[in-house]
Amino acid sequence: MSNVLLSMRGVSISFGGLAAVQSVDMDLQEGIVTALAGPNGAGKTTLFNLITGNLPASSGQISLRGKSILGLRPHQIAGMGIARSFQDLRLFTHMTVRDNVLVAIEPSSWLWQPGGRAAQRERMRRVDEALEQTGLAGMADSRAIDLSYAETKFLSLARIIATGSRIWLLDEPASGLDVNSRTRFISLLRDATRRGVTICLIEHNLDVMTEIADRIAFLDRGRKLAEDVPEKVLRDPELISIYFGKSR
Ligand SMILES: Nc1ncnc2c1ncn2[C@@H]1O[C@H](COP(=O)(O)OP(=O)(O)OP(=O)(O)O)[C@@H](O)[C@H]1O
Repeated sequence: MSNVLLSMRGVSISFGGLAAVQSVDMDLQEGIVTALAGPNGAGKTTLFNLITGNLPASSGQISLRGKSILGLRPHQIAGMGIARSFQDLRLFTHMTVRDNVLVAIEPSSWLWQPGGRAAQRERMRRVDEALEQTGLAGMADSRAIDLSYAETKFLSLARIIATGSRIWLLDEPASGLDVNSRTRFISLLRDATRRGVTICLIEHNLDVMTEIADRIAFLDRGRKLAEDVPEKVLRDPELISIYFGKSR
């Protein structure tokens, strides 16, 4: 039996007359990678913003382990173990790699306890471990601005890993990576899911989607049109024509 960690029912939000997310039902299952697919403007990022509390749903329900998280503030939701990365990465380019990870866990991590050397040591241990896992340990003292493109993507992932969060929302985490980096990146995500981490990611590249995702939820104009294993969703001619804009 699957273990549903995060559940959305009838979730909607409009911006003026635009229904950006309309009555979406979706479950994120423990240890499963769910990809959000769909054309530009489908509502994928908006759905992330609703989960993280950055936008208020106008109707519907979002619950984490059966408890509603609607109306909670972003830092409270982050503190419950939902971490999120952004398409534009939002790194502090003039800070070191280590400090970029450290700041990601200081104010909002559910593992962080204010005060005390033990808490500080624990945070440093998590930072080092995340850098080790992502292959950035040797660059811990470099400034983020000096990293290659691929390294910045791994740094963004290190920030998520270090939070110790059990649910990761990743916005195009592997976009633009060369084949070798992508393989390494995907294997890190797989390691995480084996440890029970639940991942929801936005992805545009159909090949990457097939490689990474266990399930694909396909959105268009705010509605979820399908959710299934990649082989089914990506072989549906209607969805593919919507994806490539042929039926608009
Ligand atoms: N804060 C906002 N105010 C007004 N409209 C918004 C806002 N945020 C998103 N939208 C609109 O809502 C719709 C869904 O946007 P969203 O960014 O969620 O789509 P997306 O699927 O993530 O697209 P992309 O793949 O291009 O990133 C779009 O039409 C967008 O212009």
